[in-house]
Amino acid sequence: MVDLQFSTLLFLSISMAFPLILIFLLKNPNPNSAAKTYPVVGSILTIWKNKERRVQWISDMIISTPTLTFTLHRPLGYRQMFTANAANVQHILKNHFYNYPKGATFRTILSDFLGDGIFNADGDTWKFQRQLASHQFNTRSLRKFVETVVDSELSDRLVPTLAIAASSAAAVDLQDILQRFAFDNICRIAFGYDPAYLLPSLPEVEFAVVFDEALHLISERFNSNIPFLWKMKRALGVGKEKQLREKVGEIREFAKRITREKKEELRRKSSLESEDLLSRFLSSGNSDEDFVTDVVVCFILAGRDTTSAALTWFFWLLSSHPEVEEEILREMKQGRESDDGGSYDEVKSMVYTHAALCEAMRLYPPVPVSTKSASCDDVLPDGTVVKKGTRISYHPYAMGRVEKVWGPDWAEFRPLRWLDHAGGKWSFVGRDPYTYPVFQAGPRICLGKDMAFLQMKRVAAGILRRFRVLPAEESVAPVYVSDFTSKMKGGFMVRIQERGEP
Ligand code: HEM
Repeated sequence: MVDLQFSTLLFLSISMAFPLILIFLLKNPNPNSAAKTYPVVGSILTIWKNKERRVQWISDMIISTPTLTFTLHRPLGYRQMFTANAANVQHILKNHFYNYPKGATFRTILSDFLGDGIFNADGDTWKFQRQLASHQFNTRSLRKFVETVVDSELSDRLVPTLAIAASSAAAVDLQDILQRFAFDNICRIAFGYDPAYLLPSLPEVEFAVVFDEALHLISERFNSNIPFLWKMKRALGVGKEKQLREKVGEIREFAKRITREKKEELRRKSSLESEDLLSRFLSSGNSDEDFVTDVVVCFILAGRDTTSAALTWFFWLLSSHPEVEEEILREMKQGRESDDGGSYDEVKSMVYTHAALCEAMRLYPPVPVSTKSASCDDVLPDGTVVKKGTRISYHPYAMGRVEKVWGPDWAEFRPLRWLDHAGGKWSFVGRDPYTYPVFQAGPRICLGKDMAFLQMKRVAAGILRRFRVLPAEESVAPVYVSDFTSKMKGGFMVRIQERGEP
């Protein structure tokens, strides 16, 4: 009650400060250039001005600081820190891992959507899911994943869909197609369930629309300048919070249906024949329906938007770098001539393609920002003082743009920066995971990293072998948008052409 009164008072004081804000706005002709901070309202003007390009703006702010660490002052004294300093990232993700959990703020924002699922869990709940899920990502499971799920999805759905697009010469949205592909993939591998969203007819998919809208609304919570407001709307069940509740309800109902069907399947089977992740969770003794639903929703989130985002930007970058495309085609040809170990081994040997994907994700990391919360007061290696409870985000999008790290040509798409060439062969030269935390790093490093690379290389090869992918509007650069993952606003419209080669 006291808390509510206090928040109301603060809310009233910010409303009264509004005329002042306008005066400051007039005095500040270029608010994009810096995050000017004022009493009570913090940097709200600059935040508003940049709300359509939040990720890029924060990245500019970080890069303009000498230590690559930037503090954003939200209204009413809320602070959020952003860093692109590799030593800080190592400190947060590894050396002081236990001081930087997701934290209460993160969990509150995401709890109705992700519940206690792995993305939203800390401590023992996280550990339990991590351990159980990690079996799904061992070499045997990955080989099976590539040779059964990815390959059949590719040959039975993705290639036929693109072949139809090629014959009609109509523009298609590659971002949408890749998302459908990734969605079918993750459902098949994680839940042993095939939603069949990628069909040549590209049927309208209500679930995908609802999922995107829910992510957008959740992302608004994350970036809310006065969190009290969304909490109040949620309590009253009005406005965007009402919409969010309905959308989350639909998504969780979908996840529950998958869970119930799997339970039924497991009951029918005399022994545990299913090897998918969902079966593992349901057989783990922790088969509470709400919890397993949380797990399902998290894996949909992990698997649907990440690889599809990486591949969308990859194909866009390739379209203006024919020399990179040529080299990938050459590597594929060589791989097919020298390997007889099947698609898994062929994909493993695609070193140049691997580098090209890393390079695309340097510029457009599928997860551009990731946020933790300090459990105790701390000092980061660059000297930044962190107070208990502060939200602190590392920023892979900014980290891919640091000149000191990547050189003066950091803005160029240049896979060679990841490669050595000796004896006629490429070898991959990786970066440490704190300089390039695109898959996060430390104990919570992405569980699906190897699976993601296998899938992306297989898709890149499967598409490029047969088709050319040409942006429908060559002179128009895509507009970057992000609700958790790096997407192209309005999709990536392309024309598909058959290569006409065997
Ligand atoms: C290019 C593709 C991918 C990228 C760039 C990526 C990146 C990331 C990042 C940055 C995180 C940390 C998120 C956070 O906690 O804030 C993460 C976590 C995770 N990823 Fe991925 N991911 C990719 C694909 C996948 C795929 C295909 C799966 C498979 C299901 C997957 C499963 C997971 C899981 C389970 C976690 C949670 C790990 C934990 O908290 O212990 N990811 N990923």
